[in-house]
Amino acid sequence: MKFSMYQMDIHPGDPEANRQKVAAWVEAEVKRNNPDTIVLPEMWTTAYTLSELDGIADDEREPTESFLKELAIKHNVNMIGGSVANKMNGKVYNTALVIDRKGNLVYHYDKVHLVPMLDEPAYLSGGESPAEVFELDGVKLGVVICYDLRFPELIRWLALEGAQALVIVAEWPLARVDHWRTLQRARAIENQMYVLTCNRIGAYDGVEFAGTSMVTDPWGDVLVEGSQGKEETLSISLDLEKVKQVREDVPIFTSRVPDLYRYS
Ligand SMILES: NC(=O)CCC(=O)C(=O)O
Repeated sequence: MKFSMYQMDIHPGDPEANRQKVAAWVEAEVKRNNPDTIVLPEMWTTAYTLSELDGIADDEREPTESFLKELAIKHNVNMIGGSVANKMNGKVYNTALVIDRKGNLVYHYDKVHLVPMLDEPAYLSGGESPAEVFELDGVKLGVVICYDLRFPELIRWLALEGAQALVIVAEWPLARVDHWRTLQRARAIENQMYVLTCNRIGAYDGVEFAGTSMVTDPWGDVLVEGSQGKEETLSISLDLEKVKQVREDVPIFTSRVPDLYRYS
């Protein structure tokens, strides 16, 4: 499976401008690299304009869901459509959407861990369901959102359910870029799966974001890495045999002793 990740800057509080920007990029990227699956960053329609979200968030995933479905069908490409601010039953969630190349909504996930350092808990509600594995073109994948990267318990479940690759959509600040890089490698090594991340660049409200989107293989080697301050596209084909090979060479999943683990 070939992935393209759009490490983009975001027009704050202007969903229409961001949709136009993404539509133009997808058009060009499909011509350039013909990916199977496209990945966008966290909160890419609005950025962290938290006090404005009541007026500009999606309503029950619309219009973003329809927008992504149209792009998927038009370009015959799967869309891991980053995440968006999304109103449901009077609450606002940070919701990731996954659309297959036929335009079906395959999966959606509300960010479980809200990030205090960016004031999310004051404006957003946390998801009430754990992340689950889904399939695109027969590949088992998981998706989580930014701060979720710090919680190995959430991600371990995806590995146990057979995920071959984990996609993380993000607006991760430059101030903690060392954690960002290290934790991606840790999640890849401990779960023996690919970890692909799509982070924004640029700044909003005094916070500069890190870029540095990455693809780490199941051995922990970083295969590609975006720069810190520039819009970039990361393009990569995954060798899924490597997941099987690493799990055979270092068989942690058969060595586990779950009866002795205490989680809460
Ligand atoms: N958008 C986020 O969830 C940022 C997470 C973050 O800043 C951190 O974990 O550090």
